[in-house]
Amino acid sequence: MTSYNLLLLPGDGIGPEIMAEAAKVLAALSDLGLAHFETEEDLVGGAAIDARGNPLSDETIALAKAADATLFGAVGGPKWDGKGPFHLRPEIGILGLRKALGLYANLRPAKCYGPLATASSLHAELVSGLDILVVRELTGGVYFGQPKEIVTLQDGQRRAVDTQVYTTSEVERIGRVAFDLARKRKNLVHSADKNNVMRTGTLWRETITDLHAAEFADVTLEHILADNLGMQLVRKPGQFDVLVMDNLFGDLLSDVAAMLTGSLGMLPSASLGDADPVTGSRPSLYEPIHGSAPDIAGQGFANPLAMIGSLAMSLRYSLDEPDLADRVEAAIESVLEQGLRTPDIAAPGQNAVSTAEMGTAVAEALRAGATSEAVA
Ligand SMILES: NC(=O)c1ccc[n+]([C@@H]2O[C@H](COP(=O)([O-])OP(=O)(O)OC[C@H]3O[C@@H](n4cnc5c(N)ncnc54)[C@H](O)[C@@H]3O)[C@@H](O)[C@H]2O)c1
Ligand SMILES: CC(C)[C@H](C(=O)O)[C@@H](O)C(=O)O
Ligand SMILES: [Mg+2]
Repeated sequence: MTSYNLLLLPGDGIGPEIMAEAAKVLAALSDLGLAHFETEEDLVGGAAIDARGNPLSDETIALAKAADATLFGAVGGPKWDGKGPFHLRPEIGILGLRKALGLYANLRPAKCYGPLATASSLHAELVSGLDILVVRELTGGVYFGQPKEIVTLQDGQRRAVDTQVYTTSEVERIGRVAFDLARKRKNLVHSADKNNVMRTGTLWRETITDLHAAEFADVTLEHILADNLGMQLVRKPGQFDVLVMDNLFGDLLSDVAAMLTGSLGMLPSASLGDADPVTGSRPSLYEPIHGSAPDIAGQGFANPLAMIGSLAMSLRYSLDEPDLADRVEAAIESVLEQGLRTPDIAAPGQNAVSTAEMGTAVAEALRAGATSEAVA
């Protein structure tokens, strides 16, 4: 049985609540003898600020680099808002990890599980069977461009600057990820930008066009303005398959895509860097796309399925265990088919289950799946 080292970074708010449910799924996989997981846990974000005065320590980065995969909950919350310097906000916990590990490719699959077609805020027929993939550039753009500052002008006004920067190589490498993935799906990529107003948009579109012509002419490429994409995602999401875009557009539009699946609490993600040419190992981090949900934290009814889905992605993309990833995803589907719903995906008036009940049910569905296989 293969043994894996996982780093768990629960973070803040609902982060520890949903991570506890992912841990139940890991325990079930171990109990079934399908793989063995050694886990180490560390603080990040607000929890690390409280304990160490720093949202992301060098030791945490080193642990993440050494792990076979890192599972991340969520960081941030009102407790730390407006306190301390900007470069020590809880969110630096995740932004710093992405940068330090070189995780430039963020895969955010928006899949509407059959039983949840009626949970979306869109009509069921628009989202039924939906399976789209947002490929978000994650280590460039306005998130990291310099200068990034607020200065006081001579007339006493304050002036804030964020800088959107992209180089051709940054755009090429994320484009390559999107085209490669499209070849394993429907051979269709929509690339979103604002080439009508932004110089980075011009560069983005030209670079994707050139890359497509040079290496991926077999894949259908469509360019779309990012604002129109937002509208089209809620008008007719089924027209899309792989979507590629910059860091900020990817942040905004993946939250939109999440609602097509029923809830922000359903959308997992994988953040990947390039494989080391010698060892073949690839830096990675797996996290739900949602945040620490301070409005429901501590109440025990957050949806853990995006976190558990992120664990499934780690099995597929980092641990080379696609069969185990399939089993975890099948267990998620099975509990939804059984009718279990946390409040965010429950129909009005429907009895909802807690975070812990949902996690336990997924772990049990995994065990039941393995048992029925053994009997067959
Ligand atoms: N990767 C991350 O760590 C991450 C991502 C996004 C936001 N944040 C941080 O989280 C904090 C709160 O941000 P926000 O409120 O804008 O976004 P959020 O994603 O935390 O919450 C938005 C809404 O979705 C709901 N929601 C989110 N996840 C849910 C889940 N699993 N189950 C049920 N409902 C869920 C919340 O209750 C809330 O109503 C901020 O400090 C923000 O910076 C962190
Ligand atoms: C917490 C924040 C830094 C993060 C982002 O903006 O990338 C979050 O919104 C996300 O989608 O992962
Ligand atoms: Mg976001």
